[in-house]
Order: sequence, then C-alpha cells, then structure tokens
Amino acid sequence: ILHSFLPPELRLSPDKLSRRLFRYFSSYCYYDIAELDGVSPNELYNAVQLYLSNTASVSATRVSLTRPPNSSTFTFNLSNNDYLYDTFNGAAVSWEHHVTQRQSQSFSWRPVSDEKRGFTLKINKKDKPFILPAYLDYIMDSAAELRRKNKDRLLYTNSRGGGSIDSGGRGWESVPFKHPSTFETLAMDPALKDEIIADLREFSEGKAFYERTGRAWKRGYLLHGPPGTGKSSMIAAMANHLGYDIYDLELTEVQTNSNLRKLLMKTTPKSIIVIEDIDCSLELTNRSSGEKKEKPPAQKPLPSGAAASGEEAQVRSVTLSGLLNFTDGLWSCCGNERIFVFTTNHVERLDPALLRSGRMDMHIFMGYCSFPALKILVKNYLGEREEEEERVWMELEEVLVKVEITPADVSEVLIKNRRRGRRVALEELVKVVKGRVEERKVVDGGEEVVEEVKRTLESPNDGGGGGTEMSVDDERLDDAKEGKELTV
Ligand SMILES: Nc1ncnc2c1ncn2[C@@H]1O[C@H](COP(=O)(O)OP(=O)(O)OP(=O)(O)O)[C@@H](O)[C@H]1O
Repeated sequence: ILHSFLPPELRLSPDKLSRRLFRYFSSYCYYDIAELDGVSPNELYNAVQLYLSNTASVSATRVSLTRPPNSSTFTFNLSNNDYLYDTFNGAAVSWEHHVTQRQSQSFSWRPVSDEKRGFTLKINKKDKPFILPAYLDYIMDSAAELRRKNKDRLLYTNSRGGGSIDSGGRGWESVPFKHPSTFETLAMDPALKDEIIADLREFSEGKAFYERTGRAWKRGYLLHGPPGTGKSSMIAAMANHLGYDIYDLELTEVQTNSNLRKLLMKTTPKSIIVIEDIDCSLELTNRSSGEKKEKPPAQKPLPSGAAASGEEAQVRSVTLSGLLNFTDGLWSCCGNERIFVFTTNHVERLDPALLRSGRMDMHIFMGYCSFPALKILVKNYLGEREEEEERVWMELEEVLVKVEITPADVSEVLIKNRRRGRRVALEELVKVVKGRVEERKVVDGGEEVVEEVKRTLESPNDGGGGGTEMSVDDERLDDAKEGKELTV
C-alpha cells in the first residue's frame, strides 16, 4: 500500500525501517556467508558446504544429491532457498542456502558465475554467546578433517589442454585425483622416506608453531634427480598422505607475473602447488655459474584484447623474480597450509636464489634404484619375499651397486614379466641389471680410449706442436663416449 502512495525515491525507506524493526524484536540473529569475499573464494563458505553435506547430525526435508564424475561417494547439498537444521552444544541452529541472479556483471579477471550464492546462519540470540565463534571453528576443523579423509581429492591444472580455461591460463580446471602412489609403494631409501613423512606431519600439525614464530604456514620441497626416479610418484604420495589437493602449475601457460599471482590467490589451503621440470619452464639458469643461458621456452601469446592493455603490456612474461614472489612474497601468505614442490632433472641449472633455504626448505634427491628401493618394488609387483630366493637376492644386491638403473626401468621389467611367475620375473631382472653392467663396461672402456686419443692429440707433435691438422671435435668425442663410432 505504501508503495502505491510513496514516490519511488522514498519507497525503500519503509522497507529498511521494517527490516530494522524486525531484527530488533526478533529473537534470532543472522549471519550471511557469501561464496565470494570480493573476488576471492570465501573459505568459510566452502567449509560450511562441505560440513553440511557430510555431517550426520544435520537434518533437512529436502536436499539435492550429487555424485561427481569418477567419485565413489554421494554428497547432498541444500536445494536453493531451503533449510538445514543442526545442533551444536545443545543449541539448535538453521542454515539457509540462497542463490540469486547477479544484477550486473562488473569487469573482473575471474570468470564470475551468473549466480550469487551464500549461506545464512540463524541462531537464537540467547545461544549466541555459547556457540560463537566455537561453532564456526568446529565447522572449519570438521571440513578440514573431511577433506583429509575424503579419498576423492582434486587435481587442478591451469593447462589449457581441456580448452575450457579462461584466456591467458589464469584459471584452474579441476579433475578428480586418484593416483595410487603412497609412501608405502614409493621405492626409496627408508630413512629418507621416514624423514619426509615426519617433516610433512610436523608441517600439517604445525599451525600453532607457525603462529608462534610469525612464519607463513607454507613449506617448499625441491625434488631433483634423473627421469624415472619417482619425483611425480612422490608428489602423489605426499597428496595422498596429507589428503591435500594438487595444483599442477604449467608455467608456460602463464603470461605475466600478475597472472601468476592471481593463480596463487585462487588456490585453496591444504594444497600442494607443483611446478614440474622447473628448468624447462623458465629461464632459471644458474646466474653465478656463468653458464650460457638457455632461451626461455616460447610463452603463449597474450589474448588479443590484452595485447596493449596497461599492466600486461608492461610485464610480458613470467620472470624469476615473479616466481620468487609467488613462493615467497607477501602474496604467497594470503592463505595457509600450502606446500610448494618444484621438480627438476637438472638441479645445477637452477638459480641459487630459487634454492636457498626458506624458499625450498628440503632438497630431496631421488636417485637411481638402491637395494632397499628394489626390495620395495619387488614387493609391490610380485608380493612378499620367499625363503628359497636367497641366491637371487644376493646376486641382485651385488650387481645393483655397479649400475645406474632407475626405479621406472626396474618396474618395467617386473611388470613385463610378472605373469610368467615370480621366479622368472626375478631372474629376468638379474639378467637386465647384469646386461646394464656389461653396457657400462663398454662405455667406460670407450671413455678410456677417448681420453687416450685426446692425450695423444694434445701432446706436442715433433717439437713444434702446430704442424698437425688433425682434430677431434667435442661432438664426436661425446658420440664415442656413448659407444658410437669414433672418427678422427
Ligand atoms: N621411486 C619410485 N617408487 C615407485 N615407483 C617408481 C619410482 N620411480 C619411478 N617409479 C615408477 O616409474 C613411473 C615413472 O616415475 P615418475 O613419473 O614418478 O618419475 P619422475 O622422476 O617424475 O620422472 P620425470 O622426471 O621423467 O617426470 C611411475 O609411474 C612408477 O610406476
């Protein structure tokens, strides 16, 4: 009635007034928890959603059920504008999930959904002092625990392989992550493995420590070693052990330092941010070694609209300092409990700035297959050791020290032969390892010949030293080392 009498500019006032009066006399208080806090995801919203969809004490008459692709569990969510009821410390509370259409689409680097989502928590005013903020802390902790227990972790990627990520690789696309690698199946030195597990445990339980010492709650691991020694398997084992999600950052898809920062801002806590083969992604060669710098890999062109625009025009590619800021700068602390993992096959090529402690807290060398590692692989693929295998194990232990063979190579031999029976598979393994020893002898022999030829060529010739035209170029010497033909 008021609306029909009042001019438009005064219409809102009675509305506001009536709402204020309602709130004043109501025996409840209301807390709105929006999905987005400005443009960043609101951690509390995600925690509430997870908590409500997995908590048995919650009751409702109508919920929507979903099962994500490749997942083995159902989750239920509140249907739009419906209620869920919960109790905490004897107090009853209700949750409403509301979804409204966004009014205007202001410009944002984030692909903003058309819908605006949020939860409203309704609490009796008299209960408020007893349950807040303890109830919200409880929800955050429960959600964290659920994430940890939940086997369906997510792998986020900014690579545009799927094609649906926003231009410039500035967003993350998620897929369910189900990698079977665990610390139990990981073949490596048991002492180092225990050290890593202890370090991870200390980190994940270290909230109080990081708060007390004023340090950002993050940790960096550098995994280095030859290809096929288990660096990727180690990352999967870490994620499975801690129950964290993985963000697989493809640096060549990121065009500017500011895009890199935006990607960081969109990661969630309790996650591992991985940059694989860091030496191949950026120009990160060792500045102090005087090595010739490699050309950085071509980065993807900027989206046409961004070509001349201010910020992006100034900074056109991800630089070492951009990466250091990513892991170490103030922005990297906007969110807790994150682990950075870099991998490389060539640690000597990395800039010392990237390696210094505080940035990469632990350098883990994933080496060739040792005897203890081999025992784990055999157990993984062929089962427990049997008694009458003493001879073959002794033989393996003896030859393994003479050769460099990766766990990936050992795995391949075992996989190939496991159907032929355990005994045959082990004998095949001995054969392959012995074969490598022989190959090595040939290579070592070749190297000796090469050295001899070099010495002969370098020695002064009939007193003058300059009369001979003969030369062996380095490329051919390399060929010779690899056992190829040597031509002088
Ligand atoms: N240490 C290991 N323990 C168990 N399995 C391993 C190990 N190393 C390698 N493997 C096996 O070899 C395969 C390849 O290993 P992985 O991709 O983890 O090696 P990587 O060091 O990351 O290699 P790259 O440097 O080429 O990426 C794995 O799928 C796994 O089956």
